[in-house]
Amino acid sequence: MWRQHRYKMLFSLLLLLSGLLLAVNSGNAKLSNEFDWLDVLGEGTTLLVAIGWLGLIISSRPAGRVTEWLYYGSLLLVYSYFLDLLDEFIRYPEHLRLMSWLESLPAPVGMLILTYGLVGWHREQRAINRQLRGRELFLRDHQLIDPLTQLYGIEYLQAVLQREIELHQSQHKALSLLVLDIDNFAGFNRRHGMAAGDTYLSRLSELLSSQLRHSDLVCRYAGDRFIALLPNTALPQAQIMAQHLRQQLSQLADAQHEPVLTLAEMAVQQHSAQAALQQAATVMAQAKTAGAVTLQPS
Ligand SMILES: Nc1nc2c(ncn2[C@@H]2O[C@H](COP(=O)(O)OP(=O)(O)OP(=O)(O)O)[C@@H](O)[C@H]2O)c(=O)[nH]1
Repeated sequence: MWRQHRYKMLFSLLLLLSGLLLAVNSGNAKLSNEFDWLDVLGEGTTLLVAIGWLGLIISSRPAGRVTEWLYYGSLLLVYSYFLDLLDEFIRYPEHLRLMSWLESLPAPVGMLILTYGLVGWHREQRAINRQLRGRELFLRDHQLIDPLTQLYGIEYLQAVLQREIELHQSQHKALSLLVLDIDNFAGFNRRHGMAAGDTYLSRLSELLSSQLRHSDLVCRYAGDRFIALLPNTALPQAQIMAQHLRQQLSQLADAQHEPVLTLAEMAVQQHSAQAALQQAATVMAQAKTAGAVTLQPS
């Protein structure tokens, strides 16, 4: 954090040094019995606090416009307070107005700049809080996670899909979905038992999660249907990913080649999550009817 602000710190040091040289060259040192120690204590403390602000800004803020306002506003205060402290030790000639201007003027200007920076910081913080609240809401609601597969369910998918559609369309980026359905899972359950069905669902979910990219989101959309959201992915790339997934998924079939899975892909061109999910259902129905993309175990 400090490294990215090093030029600011260098500039600050040079500014204070120039103030010191100007003060030393413009006036004469006071005698020690002329020092007002109460003033020195008050002005010295104010200066140290303002320097502390500079340190806090540098150590806690990323580089950026708001940080610049905060930093240079505080720096002007530091400059004013520094010269104010120096005149406790240095006496300037009566006719020299420059030093008293330099003591007085930077402080109010610095206050204005600092206030502007604080308003920017407040706005920034509100935007961050809004985002965090949204994320926390998802994470806090455990019902959004399916206990069997540990995947997010339909509600989460709908919310994320809506957000991604808006984001991708505003940035003119491609978004695709993979839709996967187990054929006649009811029959599989009847023949092998519900427990075997549960085990199959868990293994299938693990495989899906491990085969997709970190940026993709796999959700359990319904009992035996899964949908993967593929951000920044155009249809040809989604087709390649689906093909790869088909090969991996064929490992899950048993000796009787059960169960059969249907995997289809689609580009999201709809403007709402609801419309996209309806289209996903249509795509899946067509895939099942056509049987062309039905995954047969190898
Ligand atoms: N073992 C197990 N089965 C489940 C679970 N959730 C849903 N199912 C079963 O999945 C089946 C889904 O039935 P359908 O929607 O008719 O789907 P299907 O039998 O695969 O038929 P098609 O999709 O039309 O090929 C039902 O029999 C449910 O009991 C679960 O968590 N565990």
